[in-house]
Amino acid sequence: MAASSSLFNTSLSSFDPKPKPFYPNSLSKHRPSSLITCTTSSSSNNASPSKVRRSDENIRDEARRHRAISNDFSAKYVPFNAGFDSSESYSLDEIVYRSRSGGLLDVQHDMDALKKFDGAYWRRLFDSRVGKTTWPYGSGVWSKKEWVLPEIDNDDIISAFEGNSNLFWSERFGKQFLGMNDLWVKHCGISHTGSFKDLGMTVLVSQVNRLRKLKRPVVGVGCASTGDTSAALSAYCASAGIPSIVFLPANKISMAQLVQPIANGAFVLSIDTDFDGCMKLIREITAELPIYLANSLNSLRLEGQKTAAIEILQQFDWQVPDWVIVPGGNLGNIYAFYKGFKMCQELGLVDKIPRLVCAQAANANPLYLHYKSNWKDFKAVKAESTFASAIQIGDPVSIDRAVYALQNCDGIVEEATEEELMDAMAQADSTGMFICPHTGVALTALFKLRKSGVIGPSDRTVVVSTAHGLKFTQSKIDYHSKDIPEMACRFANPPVEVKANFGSVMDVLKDFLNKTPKL
Ligand SMILES: Cc1ncc(COP(=O)(O)O)c(C=O)c1O
Ligand SMILES: N[C@@H](CCOP(=O)(O)O)C(=O)O
Repeated sequence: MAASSSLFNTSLSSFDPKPKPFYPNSLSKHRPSSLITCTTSSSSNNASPSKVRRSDENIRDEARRHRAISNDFSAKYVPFNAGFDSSESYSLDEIVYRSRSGGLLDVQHDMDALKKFDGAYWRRLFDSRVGKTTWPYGSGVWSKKEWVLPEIDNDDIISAFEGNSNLFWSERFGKQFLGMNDLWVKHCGISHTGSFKDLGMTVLVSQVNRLRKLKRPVVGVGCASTGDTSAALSAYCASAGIPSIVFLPANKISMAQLVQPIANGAFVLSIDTDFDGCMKLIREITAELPIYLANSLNSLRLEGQKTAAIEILQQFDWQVPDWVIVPGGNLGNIYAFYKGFKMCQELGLVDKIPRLVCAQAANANPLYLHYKSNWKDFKAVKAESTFASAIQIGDPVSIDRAVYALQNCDGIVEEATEEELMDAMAQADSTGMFICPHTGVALTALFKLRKSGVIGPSDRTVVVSTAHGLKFTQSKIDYHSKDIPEMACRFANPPVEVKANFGSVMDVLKDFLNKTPKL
């Protein structure tokens, strides 16, 4: 969709040694040994009683000194949404992406072990880890390690201390454009590689790091991508020293996204097809070669992504919002949010879950069509070009996960035309944000649900912003240049060209001030 513009004709991270979790007296005797790493040293784990990092240590070394001697929690792969009679399961140390019947997998935690501790315990533990640099709990993902990958050794974790992203009160946008007083934006795009994909990728690449130490046959890690998964994969692999291979649809991702895996040393294939074509190819290739699949078909990814939901509850001091709106493409994230909220309910941190809205671009809307047909036979579509290029996906791998999530939270699916999503992005930006087009899709869903009265003026609503706007500047340039065929670009704000003399500058400024609302 990129168009050049005459208006924009320029070339184009004293060390606090350990968090101090609160252990209620009644629970302290049940303190799980897996948590020893995050408490003060104890004679039971042979750790040094020293509270400070030694001068010859880095934070990994320090964490190693406090390593747990055993682990009470565990997780395994099971077929997604399997009945209670299913006994099929796989160790997370196996390389498996699909169930025996060809269906999706899910990471299933030992909930009975987690339930030995009440909601208050978990809330306090998670809260105690925020804002620290202790390895690996300084990460918003690994601060929830017991619920993510409980058995991985801290030493195998590859992390950029991702997560802990800003939850921003969108005061002016909510008031001015939506008549809302409790609208929030969860800025998942303010992250290491500029999208929410970092949350899942730290988990996947950490597990790959462990698999390689266990001598499992993993020579490299590969993905198909619309630009964000590839950026996250290449960065985490580069950090771990693991080869990464990315399949990109030629000319369908932004320049900023393309340069990310290139800079991080990934093996980049630009393929003359769309994302769905790339996805098909990477699945075939990973079945043949010792390349580990990093797309969200791999349920490990969703374990990291679900922490964004837990984080939202944490940021609201464990109060549950009414609505959470998420832009959807390959549809792993909508399920990840559901799973995060649901675990918090099941483990007693909160007593309910929010209603979820999945927002799609009208040009790539298979889930929306499925929803509108009352969930009758799903049909993949040919995804057309959209400014929300990262969700230009017609055959989402996680369709079953998305349907399950939405059906179990009284969820809704909405869609956004190109004009609607671009207008919504421009309106949000005009109130001080700088969002990506996918967030524009989510905001369009909000506009529609406010208009229809489904979402009320005082409903606490969270819009998930999935990528940083700086990855998608060309779409903003096109819009503000009014350079998009058949789009009015109603909120365009092009620069004014003016001669370099006092009179000319005064003229344009007087004109501007005359049109500016007086105080
Ligand atoms: C920026 C952005 N937003 C939203 C999505 C949609 O996430 P999902 O594929 O998990 O539905 C993606 C990737 O697909 C993305 O890169
Ligand atoms: N938007 C994604 C598409 C692939 O999604 P994934 O979550 O299955 O990896 C991207 O950036 O590639």
